[in-house]
Parts: sequence; C-alpha cells; structure tokens
Amino acid sequence: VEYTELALDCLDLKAQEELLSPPLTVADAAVTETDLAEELPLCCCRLETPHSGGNVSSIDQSCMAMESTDGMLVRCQRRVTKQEMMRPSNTVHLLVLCEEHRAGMVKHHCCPGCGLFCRAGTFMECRPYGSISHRFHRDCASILRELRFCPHCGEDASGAKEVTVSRADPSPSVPRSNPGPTLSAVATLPSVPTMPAMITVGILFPVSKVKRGTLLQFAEVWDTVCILSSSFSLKPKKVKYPPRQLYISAKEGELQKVVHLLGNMLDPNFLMEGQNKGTPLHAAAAEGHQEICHMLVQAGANLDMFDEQQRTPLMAACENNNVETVKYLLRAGASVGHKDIIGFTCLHLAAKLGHCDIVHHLLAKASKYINCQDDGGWTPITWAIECKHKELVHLLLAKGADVNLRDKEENVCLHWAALSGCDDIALALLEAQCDLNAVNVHGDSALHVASRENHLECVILFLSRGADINQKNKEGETALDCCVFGSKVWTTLNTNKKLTDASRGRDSPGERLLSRDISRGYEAVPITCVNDVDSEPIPDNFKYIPDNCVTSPLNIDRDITHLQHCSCRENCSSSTCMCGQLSLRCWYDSEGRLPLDFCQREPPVLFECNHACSCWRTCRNRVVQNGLRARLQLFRTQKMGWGVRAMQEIPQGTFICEYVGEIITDAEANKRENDSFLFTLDNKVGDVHCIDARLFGNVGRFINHLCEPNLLAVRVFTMHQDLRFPRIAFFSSRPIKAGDQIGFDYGDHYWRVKSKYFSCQCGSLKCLQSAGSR
Ligand SMILES: C[S@@+](CC[C@H](N)C(=O)[O-])C[C@H]1O[C@@H](n2cnc3c(N)ncnc32)[C@H](O)[C@@H]1O
Repeated sequence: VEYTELALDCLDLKAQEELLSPPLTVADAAVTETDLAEELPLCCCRLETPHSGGNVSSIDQSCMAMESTDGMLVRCQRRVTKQEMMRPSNTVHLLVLCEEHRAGMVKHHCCPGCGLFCRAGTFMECRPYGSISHRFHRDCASILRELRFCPHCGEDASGAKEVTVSRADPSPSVPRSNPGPTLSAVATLPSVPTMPAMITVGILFPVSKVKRGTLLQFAEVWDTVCILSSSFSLKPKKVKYPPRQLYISAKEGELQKVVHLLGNMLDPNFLMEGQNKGTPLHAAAAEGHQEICHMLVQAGANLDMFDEQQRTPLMAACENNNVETVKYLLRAGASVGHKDIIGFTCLHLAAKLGHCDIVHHLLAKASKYINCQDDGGWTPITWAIECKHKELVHLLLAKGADVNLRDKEENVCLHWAALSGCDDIALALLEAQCDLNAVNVHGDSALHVASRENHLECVILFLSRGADINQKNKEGETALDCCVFGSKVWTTLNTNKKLTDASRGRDSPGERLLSRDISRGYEAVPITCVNDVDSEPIPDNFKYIPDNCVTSPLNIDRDITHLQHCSCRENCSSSTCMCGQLSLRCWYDSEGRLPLDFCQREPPVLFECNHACSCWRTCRNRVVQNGLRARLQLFRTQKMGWGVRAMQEIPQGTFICEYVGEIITDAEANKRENDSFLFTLDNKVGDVHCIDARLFGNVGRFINHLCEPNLLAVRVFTMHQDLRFPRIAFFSSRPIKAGDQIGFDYGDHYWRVKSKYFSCQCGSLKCLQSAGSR
C-alpha cells in the first residue's frame, strides 16, 4: 500500500469534484438506500446488498472505501472483484468495496458514525467477544455518545477503550490514556491525478477549528459543507437522516453538521422526544452555541417555540447563563414575556439562578416584565431574595422592582428576606419602602417569620425600624410566641416588648391596622386601612368593587363594530403608529404617564386602544384599563373623615386610580338622599349620568377635596366608546411624596351647595373654601 500526502494549499475545488465525485457516486444504488438510517446507530457491517444491475463492472470499478489514517483521509483505489455493496454508515451511500475493505467491514473496523474505516490513529474499541474489536470514533457521532452503547454490537459502551492503532500493524491495539484531538469526518480534496492503491485526499480537522465568535453567514458555511461533503457523496437531499440527529448535533455544537442536516431538509422545529420535546434551537440555546442558533433561525426555526414545560429557547439560554446567546436571541426578536408551565418568565429563571448579566440584558430589552408574577405570585425579585442573590436584588431595586406586590400567600418581599435571614437584603427592601407591618394570609408579619426562623439580625433590624412587637397572627401568636424560648431572639424580643409596653402608657394609642386590603384582593396592589386618630372602625357600609356597575339597565353601546380601533401591528409607540390619526391618539409616554405639558385646565378625553385594535394587549396606549398600580392607604384624617394617602413617591402624570361606582341617570341621582359620593359625568352628549359610589365603590370614593389638589380627573374610554359613559381616571397633577394625602378639586358648584352645611377642612394656607376665606 502506498500513501501520497498532498499539501492542502494545492487544492483546486473544481478539480477535486471532477476527480472524486464520479467514482464515488453510485447512482444505481439509490434503490437500496432506504430505511437503514432509521436503524442506526447499530452498524450494518455484515449486511451485503446485491447490486441491482446497471453498468458497474468489476473491470473498471475501483473500491470506494475511505479510511481515516492518523488524521488523514485516505481513499482506496484497488479494483473490486465482487459486485456486492455494503454500507458502513448512513452518512454515506452504499459502497462497492475491495476484498480487504469487505473484510474490514466484517471485522467491524468501520465507524458507523462517519463511515470511515478506522485504519490507523486513535479510535474507540469495544471487545465484547474477546478477539473481535469493534471500532468507531469517540467524537465522530454524537448519537453514539448519546446512546452509550457500541454502535456495532449494542453492548454497553462503558467497556469500550480508546486505543491507538499504528499504521504498520492495524490489528494490535494499545489503550490510550490521553485522548487526541477530536476528528470530524470532513475532508478537502486533491487535484493531482495520482492513482496508487491508496490515496490521501486531505486532512481531517477538529470541529473546534470552525470559526468562532462571529456569526457565520449561512450561505458561507453551506457552500463549504456542500463542497466538502462531496468527498463522501454526501450530496444534499440524497441521504436520509433521522430527524433527531439535528437536535443532537445542535446540542453538541456541531456547526457544520447542523448546516449539512438543514441542507438535507431536516426540520429545524423538530420536537425531540425524551428531551422535554425541545427543538434543536432549545438545545443550541441551552448549550450556548449561538452560531448554531443563528443557522437554525436562518433555516426557519421558530424563536418562540415551546417545549413540554412551555419554555422557549430564550429561557433555555437564560437558565444556563449563556449571555451571548441571550443577546443574539433578543436581537433576533425572541419574546421576553413568555411564561412557562409554572408561570416563570426568562427574568424569573435568571433571577432565581442569580444571573445578573442576563437580567440586565432582559430588562434593557423589556423592563415592563420586571414585576411579572409567576403562578405562585412571585416576581423576579422575590426569587432573587429567596435565593439570597444580593447583587441581583440591588439591580432589580434600581430598575424599579415593586417590593410590596403580594404573592399567592400575600407575602411581600420582606417576608422572604426574613425567611432567608438576609438582613442586608431586608435593609435594602425597607429603604425601598417595603411595608414592615404587612401580614400574609396567616397573619404573620416579617417579624413573625424572622423570629420563627431564629434570624437575630433581621429581628433586630425590624424592631429598630418600629415593627409592632404585639402584632398577633391568625393563631393569636406574637413574634415572641413564635421563637425558641430562651434563645437570643427571644431575649431581644422580650426586652423590646417590656420597653414597648412600658412606654405605651405615656404615648398616644398607636396606629391601628384595620384592614390589610380593603379591596379584598380585587386590585393588583392591596390597599391597607389604618386609624391612629379615633376609635372609628373600618367603613363597611359599602361594597368594594373594582369596576363600574349598574343596578338598572343603561344600554351602554358595546357593539365592537362601533369602536374606533387602530391597525398597528406593534405596541403603538413606533413612529409609524397610526393611532395619532384616530381618536385613539396615545398620550402616554413610555412609562405610561401623561406628559408634563398635558393640558390640566381642560384635559382632553383619552381613548385607549381596545379589543378591536390590531395592536397587542401590552401596547403603550393602555393604562387605565390595566387598573390600579400605585400604593395607596385609606386613613383616618383629623377633620375630613376618611381620606386616601400615597405610600410611595409618585411622579407627575401617573395614573392613580379610577372613580368607580354605580352608574345612574341624573334623574335617579336627584332622588338619592346622600349625594356625598356623586360624580357627574358631565359629557355634554345625550342624557346626563352620574357615578354614585355611596353603596358600591372603590378607593376613589374616599378621596377628599383639596384646595391645592394633586390629582386631576380625566375622562377615559377603554373597552367601549359610548360617549355618555366615560371612565373617570385620576392622574397625579404634580409629584406626590410618600405619606401625602391625595385629593382633587371638587369644584365651585360643589362648594356653592355644600358651604351651607360645612366648610373645607383641607388645611391649606391657600384654602379657598374654608369659612374664613369666604
Ligand atoms: C367622597 S367623600 C370623601 C370621603 C369621606 N371623607 C369619608 O369619610 O367617607 C366626600 C365627603 O368627604 C368630606 N370631605 C371631603 N373633602 C373635604 C374637605 N376638604 N373638607 C371637609 N370635608 C371634606 C365631605 O363630607 C364630603 O361630603
């Protein structure tokens, strides 16, 4: 046997094709190239297929075997004597072989992964029956590793050893301790027409040499693979691969194989059984192979395909902290807001695992999901707290995470910090206005939780910030009752209780929490009720409702065909958005606020996008319909009965709440005895109607008149556009500080009527309606 090694730089691709394509193309064998692919990875080494006629003669036909010999690709040139065909792998056509290579097949010396004869070099060898050695390449076919059995005999491959076979003596094998470089079955071709018995046609090169760090253009790689694969007759569309191969190659990072398989029309959206029915894109994203992700996307992979857990490829990349892949998928348009089977978004996954960079990129792309709740009501920051990812907690706080959102058990973030015992996280949460006295469904405050968990630092922090030592949960237990008797926590709580009880006699009665949520969970954020003024109990002479209601029919026009609607395909914020040409003009900025120059003297009527629009439910022109988001508290005022105050800083233009009640006719309003909760829908169209919040209402019914108002009432239409019935929405007319009472101007007409009975108690130096000012 002679070997001729050729320098790579003398290759001429056209000559290569001419040289090798004709003898390696077995056109007549196509009929037998059937379902063998389905049977892989077990070999067909001893399966002979009679040639089905045609013009191949033993005189002019040379052997088609290809060998891998010490990293070189070598092709046999011997004459064949028998017209039987054999198939070493499903990656190659049926081959006519010389006697020596037929014998090699029978000995299982051909790798079923790539179809090369394992002549010399480093291979895996399985010896189930002592003498016969079954050879295959360790990294050649990922399917072999995946299935973990010898592709020749099906025996457990854990017994297989890596061996080095010398060129001179192919039979003895030596176990290797240090595996050599990974080989992939791709070769380049020579241009010299030398025809010895064996001819070297190129070198096998490691997959790792594939260009990294840049996204290869599909066409570039595809061309390369088409040319290279011609050496094996791997002509696109002629070989039938199992569809799962694409998933496996995508997972293994085999870029060129992926491109080749895509060229063979393997479905990029194939759902892989046993792998959560993920797609190849899931696999590549999970492993961080962004070049492969790109190839798959180019070939039509669905970016937002769900697996069995309803997770997308972006989620897989986030979970595995593959920052570059996440960035690629986001640029390609993957959706950030998808939820999996337990309500997790990408942000939840990244936050739970403490992947700061990923969270940062996700928020840069779509900050609106920062407070998205999973099926347990947990937001990304809840997970970050629970898992003690301090840096991430600070990042999420800086990006505006809401620390007072309640989970399904009505815990706020502080409860979870108390449970995890992270006092520095707890401190950051208190600085971010997390409610220290919030209680969950069990009536437990954060102090209860920290005491029960024996977290001394948290207990000290909460007490120093004024936590109520005497607050009882639903079992009637105080924090002191929850901790271990005699522990340091117990001593601390006990001392604090003695001091608190001793000072109680001197001080005025403290603030009483009358309700942790007057909306009974109907609003997205709870509205607490407190009284530190008198003994008045919580107002219970009305029914809290989140939306307007009727008690007799009013025939509101809800005909969908009567709705003005937009045709925007996106979120109504682009320069091409057509809403501006309709009454649906979007007034809201990217934060959902009215602009600073919004006309407060005569506010325009707002039309938000609706269900007849083409835009998404998440479009920018929807704020009031998304409901109350500001943190409010019902409190007992000194002179105006109940009032409402802000529990957070509120920038100008923010939607605060709606004035909700029973919609009635003007005639009905005139009949009603108590007019304290009437709001006239003075809309100048048809009959006049009012909203009466006396019997049915929301938090808006408790908002008092202020002569220096910080609220502005705006008429808004959302899901219907019957002009007789606008919704009344309050927006902040100036910045509001946490703790400030909120109020609007009841109007001169109101005070002309009411001043006979009482005067304004707003307490402002600029009060216009007090007894003294009239
Ligand atoms: C819509 S309710 C507001 C909630 C009310 N404070 C309560 O306790 O139910 C309106 C009533 O509140 C009282 N009120 C509101 N603003 C006031 C003000 N500036 N001065 C005095 N009373 C006021 C009046 O009794 C008025 O009829």
